[in-house]
Amino acid sequence: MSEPNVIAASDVTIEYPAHSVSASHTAVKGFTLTVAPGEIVGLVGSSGSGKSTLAQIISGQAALLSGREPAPRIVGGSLEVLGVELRGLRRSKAAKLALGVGYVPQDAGTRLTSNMTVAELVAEPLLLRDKRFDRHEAGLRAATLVDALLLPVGTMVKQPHELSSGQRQRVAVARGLIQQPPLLIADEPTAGIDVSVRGTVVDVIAAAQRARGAAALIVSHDLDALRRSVDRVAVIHEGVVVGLGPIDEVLADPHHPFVAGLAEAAAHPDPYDEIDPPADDGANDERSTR
Ligand SMILES: Nc1ncnc2c1ncn2[C@@H]1O[C@H](COP(=O)(O)OP(=O)(O)OP(=O)(O)O)[C@@H](O)[C@H]1O
Repeated sequence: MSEPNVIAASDVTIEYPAHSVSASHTAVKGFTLTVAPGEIVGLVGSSGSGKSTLAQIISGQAALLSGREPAPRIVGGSLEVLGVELRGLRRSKAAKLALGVGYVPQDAGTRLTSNMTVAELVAEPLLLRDKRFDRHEAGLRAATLVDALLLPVGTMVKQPHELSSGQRQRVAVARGLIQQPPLLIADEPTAGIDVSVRGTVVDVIAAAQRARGAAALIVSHDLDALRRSVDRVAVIHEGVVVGLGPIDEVLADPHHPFVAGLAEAAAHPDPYDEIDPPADDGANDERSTR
């Protein structure tokens, strides 16, 4: 018998509730997606299309926030993550779910604790979950990830303020991966990272998860960064799913003008049409080993 899907979303609608002067706002409409164990899926769309909202909902983080600040909530359809129905999920159950789902939030690199070294920051999630976790093993895992993400060896003893923004973002990705979660949700993990390293970052996430039969949902507006590593993409536009399947199939047969635009851009890449400003990522820093 095949293992159950780690994500089973059926016709999910998500809204932000009304608060102070703002009316309620539907951020995602009719989102349907299944992700199998070991599958790597990209979630693509333009700014404001609903990607981060979905990442917050699927990771269980929105349910953890509910009641504290205007958090998005599921108002239609059903969404099971690791076998737990998230529609109407209570905060206590969300906390349990969050233990099984790794989450790298948008701009995670900017949220690193400033007075810790990279070695401490990357190992921290393991030690927070289990105070008795072997520190030597945690250190080894941290160093392996830092190396795989092409950060210079000397990075381990540095603090966030000594790193470029792209390097900090890679440290945040390493923090997400070190817990070896059955499902990792990474929201724009390549943001601020030099274009020459973005594909590698997605490769590392995909390889680490696949090697353990674990899954990942990687949010990105950068189809190129996803191309090598994901099994399928879900394309959303203004809150609606407008393309779903293997990248090449979605682009070859676009059913929506937004997907047709993506296909056109993929077929005729303009080398001067960089969406993101160039990142000072230290991507080409000399590495002291290898
Ligand atoms: N706290 C909030 N309250 C109300 N509406 C919100 C809130 N946060 C986001 N939205 C709206 O929900 C929609 C989806 O936003 P979301 O941030 O999920 O998009 P996104 O695709 O992740 O965009 P980006 O790529 O810019 O991060 C947008 O219309 C946005 O304005």
